[in-house]
Amino acid sequence: MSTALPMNSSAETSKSARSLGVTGRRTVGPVLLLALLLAVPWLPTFWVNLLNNIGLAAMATLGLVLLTGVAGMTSFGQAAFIGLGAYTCAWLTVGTDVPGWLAPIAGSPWLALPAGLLVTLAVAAGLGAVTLRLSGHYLPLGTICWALALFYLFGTLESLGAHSGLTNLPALQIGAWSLDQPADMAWPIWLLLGLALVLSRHLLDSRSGRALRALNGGQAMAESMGVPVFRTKMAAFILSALLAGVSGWLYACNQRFVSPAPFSVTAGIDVMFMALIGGVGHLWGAVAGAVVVTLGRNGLQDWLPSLLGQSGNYESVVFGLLIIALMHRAPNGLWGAIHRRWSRRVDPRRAQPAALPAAAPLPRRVQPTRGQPVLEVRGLTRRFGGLVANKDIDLTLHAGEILAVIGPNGAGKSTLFNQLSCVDHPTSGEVKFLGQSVLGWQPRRMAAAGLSRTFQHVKLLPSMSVLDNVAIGAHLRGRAGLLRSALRLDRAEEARLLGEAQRQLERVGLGALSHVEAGSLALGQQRLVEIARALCADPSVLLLDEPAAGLRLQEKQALAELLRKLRAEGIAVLLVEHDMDFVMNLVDRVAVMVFGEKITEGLPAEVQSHPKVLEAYLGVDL
Ligand SMILES: Nc1ncnc2c1ncn2[C@@H]1O[C@H](COP(=O)(O)OP(=O)(O)OP(=O)(O)O)[C@@H](O)[C@H]1O
Repeated sequence: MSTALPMNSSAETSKSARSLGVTGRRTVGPVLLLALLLAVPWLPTFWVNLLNNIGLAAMATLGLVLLTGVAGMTSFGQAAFIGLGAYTCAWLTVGTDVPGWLAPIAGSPWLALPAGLLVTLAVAAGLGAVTLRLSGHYLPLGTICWALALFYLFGTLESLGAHSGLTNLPALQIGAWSLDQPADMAWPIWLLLGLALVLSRHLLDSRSGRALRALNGGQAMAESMGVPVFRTKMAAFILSALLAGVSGWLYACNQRFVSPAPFSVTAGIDVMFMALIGGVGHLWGAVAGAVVVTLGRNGLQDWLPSLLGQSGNYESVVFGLLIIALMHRAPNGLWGAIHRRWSRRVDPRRAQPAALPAAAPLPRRVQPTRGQPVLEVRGLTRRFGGLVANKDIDLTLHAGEILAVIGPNGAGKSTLFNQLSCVDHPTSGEVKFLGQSVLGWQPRRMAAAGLSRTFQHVKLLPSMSVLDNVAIGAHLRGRAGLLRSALRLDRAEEARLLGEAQRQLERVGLGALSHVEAGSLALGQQRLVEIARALCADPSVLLLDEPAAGLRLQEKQALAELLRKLRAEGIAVLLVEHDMDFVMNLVDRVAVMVFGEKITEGLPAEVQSHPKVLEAYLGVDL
């Protein structure tokens, strides 16, 4: 299994990374796991119990890594989902009020697993529907609310044994083998954890994984690339809850006793600590965090009383201080520190990106005929309170032309772009795309219709590879979902998507840098990566917000050449740009905006000598 990182897919997840020696490291995980399991019969029971606790905690923490580190959502309710898995198992196997219709599955801990997952899925879907629309601090606060609610529910429902819980759960059986000892339970715990790590790794190296990671790049970017943001958030939330549910089921089978205390909000905070300490951006961070927190707490409980006396509970205080110190020293967690140390030894820019598997090109969309109006803007007005950012704007963009929108800072150009890509909606007026009104459309629908864009402030995922960043643009050209991706049934499609991403990178002149982290590129190169990402969607219309900003002269010339080629292919390009040389030598027409209004529109030469334009730019009153 790879030690690869979900957030840092660059050097490790791209195939190119193999040249950096990842293949060898991929075998370390399974070999260690097997050695551990084979050693279990010789370990004292105390250590086997610790090992099992680490495995159980790592499983739930893995869910939080996917939710928080990968998808960017914070939850303190993970322990409540562990509780759901555990209590479902306990209630179905020893509950006294299990209804008759559940009789066929009652009493079997094996059948309690799918049942527990169903319950977890249903509860997570319900809670996700009400909390995932919250943003900022409200989301974690929301998770605390329902975590508290579930905790008190576990402790008050008589059928769940209230505060005393449910006891004497049957042991798992495999044929004649009863898994009634901790040493027996180490097998299902660690094998399931290994499986979860492998499936998560597969998932992250896929179209669905890129969609999950795109959530971290902001809602506007993800939606504009065709990622259904809310659905993807829900998927991450449910996936994370299901991993906690499996952990809860294993916990119940291991302890054979379930009570509310281990599923409190405090326990949820502990899971968050494990993720942060291990490295919330790394799958193996879940295991590292579980090891450190479990062993650390245990060690402190043993050593502190002999050092500081029995009178106070200093363990939590010292543990808290150690965590703060660790966060100062290793803000990306232990696994993050290990990864950084390793990647310093290898310069990915010197490594050759490995060849991608040969794959047929993706089908192209039918492009509108040259000269056909693709975007028609009529009377577009956007007010922000008393400020009129766009006022009564008319504009038409045709297939196969490059139109520039220029204007001083604050003229309303980005506001116009946001409305054209449906990231924002006009106060009044109309936008038509290929003759169809886009009123009320979401950016995703606009992307599907054939409009792709870049952003004034680059929106890349800096720790992800350039290739993966670009492949996000091809999201709507693939179909594979979470399950197919996790089971690696998406490889043919994935090869085509990555092939397309590589082609677009070569088109913008960055083919040789596909495997490096996007954040390591210069700003100008990052803008080119955004253009490649937009091209990956096979657009009919390309909106480029300041594409030449930060580019060197040669890069600008290459970009101008690329845009001319796109124009020749019949693509319509609308760009906002401050570099007048770049604009005037490239575009067919120029629209000039000042204080939210379009003051003129015409050929570059006409616009350059227009008195109103001179006045706006030079402050000359003519
Ligand atoms: N969400 C918003 N809420 C309130 N005011 C906004 C919002 N977005 C933009 N504005 C205001 O609208 C005006 C136009 O902003 P916009 O960013 O569209 O200008 P611009 O021409 O793109 O400027 P620049 O070239 O500096 O990027 C500015 O005064 C800006 O402060």
